[in-house]
Amino acid sequence: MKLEISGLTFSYENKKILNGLDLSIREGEFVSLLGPSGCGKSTLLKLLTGVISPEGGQVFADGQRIRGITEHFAYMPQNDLLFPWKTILENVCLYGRIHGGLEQMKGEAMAQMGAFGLKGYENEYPSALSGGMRQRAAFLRTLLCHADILLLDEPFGALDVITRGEMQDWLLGVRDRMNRTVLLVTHDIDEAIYLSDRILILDPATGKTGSEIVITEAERSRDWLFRQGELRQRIYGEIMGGGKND
Ligand SMILES: Nc1ncnc2c1ncn2[C@@H]1O[C@H](COP(=O)(O)OP(=O)(O)OP(=O)(O)O)[C@@H](O)[C@H]1O
Repeated sequence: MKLEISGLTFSYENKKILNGLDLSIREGEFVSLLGPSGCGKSTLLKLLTGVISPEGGQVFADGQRIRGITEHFAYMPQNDLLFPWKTILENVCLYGRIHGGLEQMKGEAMAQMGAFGLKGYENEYPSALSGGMRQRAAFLRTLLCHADILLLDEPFGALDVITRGEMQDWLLGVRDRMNRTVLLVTHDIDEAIYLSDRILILDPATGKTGSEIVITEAERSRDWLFRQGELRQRIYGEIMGGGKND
């Protein structure tokens, strides 16, 4: 599903956070949003999920204007938010339990357990799983709610650096199979380079997106990522410089 944002404006009290932000993401595209701390990245995701309302501007999903809370977005935060008293299968199928279709969702979940590295853990409780496994369970739960657009807010931010790298490798492996439009908020430049089709820098000075970096590499690997020093330096400079175009 294609996402278009036009002229989005939002303030907290008297502080303008977004000021006429325009953004367009193609169907199936993976876009990362980078920017200095406090520039409004999470605020943008909250506006899209409908948790808060914009002062101005419009959001379109496949050309259709949307407002408030809709079924188009699935949101995944940094914390896995699994219920400790529910098994992994019950946690993963939470939305089926709430919205109906539980039995069908259980079937889908069981079919995906292997790809998510959770086979054999369906009936375990979250406390028996590693941080990476819990985050993959949270990811599967997000995917099973069948929203077309995934909003990922630092989904691996709470993980140690090794597990985080493993999760990035895993996400890269399932990225194409997921076939979803993704907007990822991250502080991690390498994560953005490794996973994205396009990187956008949110500029706190303007409240809009500034620079845009397109990543065309099809065959990504850790070796390839480690060689991206120049690109890494450029993105860092643009974040620190407020994302201004040259
Ligand atoms: N509920 C709130 N009330 C008032 N100000 C807020 C509220 N939530 C966030 N802010 C402020 O709005 C600005 C943008 O916050 P936001 O969380 O969107 O930034 P961010 O880019 O996601 O930050 P980070 O990278 O540190 O997670 C910050 O200055 C923050 O202090």
